[in-house]
Amino acid sequence: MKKKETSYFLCKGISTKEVSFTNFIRIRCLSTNNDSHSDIENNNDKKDAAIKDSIVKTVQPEDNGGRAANDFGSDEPPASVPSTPPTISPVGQAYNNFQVDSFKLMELLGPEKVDPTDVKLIKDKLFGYSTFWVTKEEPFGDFGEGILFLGNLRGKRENVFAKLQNQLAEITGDKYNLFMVEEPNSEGPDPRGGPRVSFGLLRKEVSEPGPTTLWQYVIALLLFLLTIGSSVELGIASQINRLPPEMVKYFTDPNAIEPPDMELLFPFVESALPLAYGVLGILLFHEVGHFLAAFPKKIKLSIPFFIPNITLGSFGAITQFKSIPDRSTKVDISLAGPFAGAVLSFSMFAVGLLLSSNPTAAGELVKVPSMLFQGSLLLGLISRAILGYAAMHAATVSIHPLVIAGWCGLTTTAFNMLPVGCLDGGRAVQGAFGKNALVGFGLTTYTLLGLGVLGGPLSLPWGLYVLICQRAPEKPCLNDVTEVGTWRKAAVITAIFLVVLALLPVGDELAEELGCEQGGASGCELLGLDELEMGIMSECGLSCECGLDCRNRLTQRGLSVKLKILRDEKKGWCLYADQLIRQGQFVCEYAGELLTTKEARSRQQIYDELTCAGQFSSALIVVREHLPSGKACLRVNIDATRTGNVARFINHSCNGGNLSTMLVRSSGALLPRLCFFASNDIKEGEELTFSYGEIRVRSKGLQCFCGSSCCFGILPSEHT
Ligand SMILES: C[S@@+](CC[C@H](N)C(=O)[O-])C[C@H]1O[C@@H](n2cnc3c(N)ncnc32)[C@H](O)[C@@H]1O
Repeated sequence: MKKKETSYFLCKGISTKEVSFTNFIRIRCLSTNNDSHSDIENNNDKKDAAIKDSIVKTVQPEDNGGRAANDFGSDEPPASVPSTPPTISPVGQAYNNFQVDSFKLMELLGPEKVDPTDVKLIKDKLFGYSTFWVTKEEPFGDFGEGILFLGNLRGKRENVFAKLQNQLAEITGDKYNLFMVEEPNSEGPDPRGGPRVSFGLLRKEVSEPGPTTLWQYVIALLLFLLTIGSSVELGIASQINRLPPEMVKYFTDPNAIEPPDMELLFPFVESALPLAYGVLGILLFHEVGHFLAAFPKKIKLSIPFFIPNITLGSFGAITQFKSIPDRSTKVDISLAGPFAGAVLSFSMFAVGLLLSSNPTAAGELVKVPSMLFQGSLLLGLISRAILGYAAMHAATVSIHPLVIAGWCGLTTTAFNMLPVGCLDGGRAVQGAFGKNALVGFGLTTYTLLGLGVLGGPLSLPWGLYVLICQRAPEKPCLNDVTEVGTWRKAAVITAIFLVVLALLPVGDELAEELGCEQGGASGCELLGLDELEMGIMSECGLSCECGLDCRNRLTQRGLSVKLKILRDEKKGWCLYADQLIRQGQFVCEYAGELLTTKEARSRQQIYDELTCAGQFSSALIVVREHLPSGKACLRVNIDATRTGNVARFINHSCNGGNLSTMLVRSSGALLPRLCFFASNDIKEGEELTFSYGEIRVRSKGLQCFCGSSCCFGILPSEHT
């Protein structure tokens, strides 16, 4: 007797399905007419010889549907035979173009298949003239391990299905699941209305994920521990402004290869925990939502397998449903998880935003780049409404950690509600609109993720996650035919609409309206200053009667200190003091062309390209002055690249340098001017420097050679 080999096929990434290797070869015989003969002749096994006979018989063209029905020994009157050629089951593809009678099929299939004696029993006792008249059988299930009974319905489909389910339990006990599915390749709708239906039979252990094994518990636990780790990592990363420079440099500079001492991160773990708890709480709440919807209907769910993700803490969890009775239940359970996760996330997000402007919570706030708010149209608009224009218009925004936890939770929820594959959104769409609709929704989702239209930089990892772990659609419901009501359809569409709004990044123009105008053009050279980093002073001006000798016109008389320009190999031209400059002394104005924001953006693009090509340094600076109302802001773009004064040669220093910036308003002048003052005594021969701004987390920043002990290694840059 030939030894039976066994191979394993990965099913949905987590559960494995055992398939007999010899059976697999036989299936190949069936589907390949020419090869089948030689394959069989090589087999000495007696059983295989019998199978060979059966195969030769079953592929006879005259062995049509009507004949096959009678061959099973039914005593019932002759069935009406559909005129359609043999069809393929919705899930079993290996039997294309062949009609195989179920007894022969049983011989070919392994132990998890439908028992041939049960098939006879079912045909004799279950189906009949008053319920469903069977005319034909086909393979059913992922590997054709079940039977699909095609025929004519003799009553209201829901009533017939309920009757058949009860009778099946009486005849065969708890062995099988009966499915009511749309008839594959049906010629037209049922004359009574709705689609024509067929009934599929699968063994319970095939149609439902089996009991959780010890290994699955171990894997689930390991994944959960990793997810805790990735959530803590997210909490640490959110404190980027406080992290040691070498750490930031390592994570932001692609040229930094030498890993820093990871022990440096330990002091930040404790402060990372609130955010990690928030992210984990949302994940668990999501699963509780699924469970609460499933429990009253006695539907079992598999244990959740959390998938860690370094950007958001987690991708969510892979959870399998067991025997969903109908499409309404599928929609309810699918929506319940994201709904629960979204409610908790949104509460955290909203409370966090309110706390962000509450002085009592000032000590808990963390600074994040305002460009982060460009990641989501919906969440960006809400943040703008609560925080106000002024707060969002700064380079960094101080927010409560709850905002980050809520944001990550809402983003993860939105991704899980994408209408594709076995994600919650995919299951909800499949339940509400059927599996054909899911194909359309799925293709659109893949396209939008592929183009980065949804989710921006997160779209690639999510697209890969779906393709690898959640690609296959959910199994059919037991009653996969009865449609869901209008409100469930409306709920699914509303959810998907909100998902799109949440995952749509904000365009540049709108970002400016919102306040978070840091995104958009790459702008790797632009220097950005706002009022948080500079003082404001007023001087006499055009509308005053005094002259230039007025003591309140300090910055209007030109240079009063001796300066020199020298070339440095790494930094290019540098400005030096050629005399001692006392602390507080006016040094120079930053003069240049005043540009509109549009012009500044288009020039910046050109400057970026030239900089990337090398040997070019631009000197475009943006100054923002917030109006007292906080509702608007004056933006001044000064470009000293082509036309300017000595100030355009002042280089950056990560330690703040020896110059401070002042926004000087002269009475009668429309726009303020940017002026430099000595922030400490500056010796003759010392280079004049100031801080170009905070380091943004960007991988493509230019290398900094300021030489200060706290150098980040990257030049700060501002997006236009
Ligand atoms: C306003 S310009 C300063 C003058 C410039 N060094 C030049 O040769 O024209 C800004 C540019 O100077 C260079 N730069 C300024 N500070 C630097 C630093 N700390 N390290 C390296 N390059 C620096 C960068 O190329 C930057 O884009």
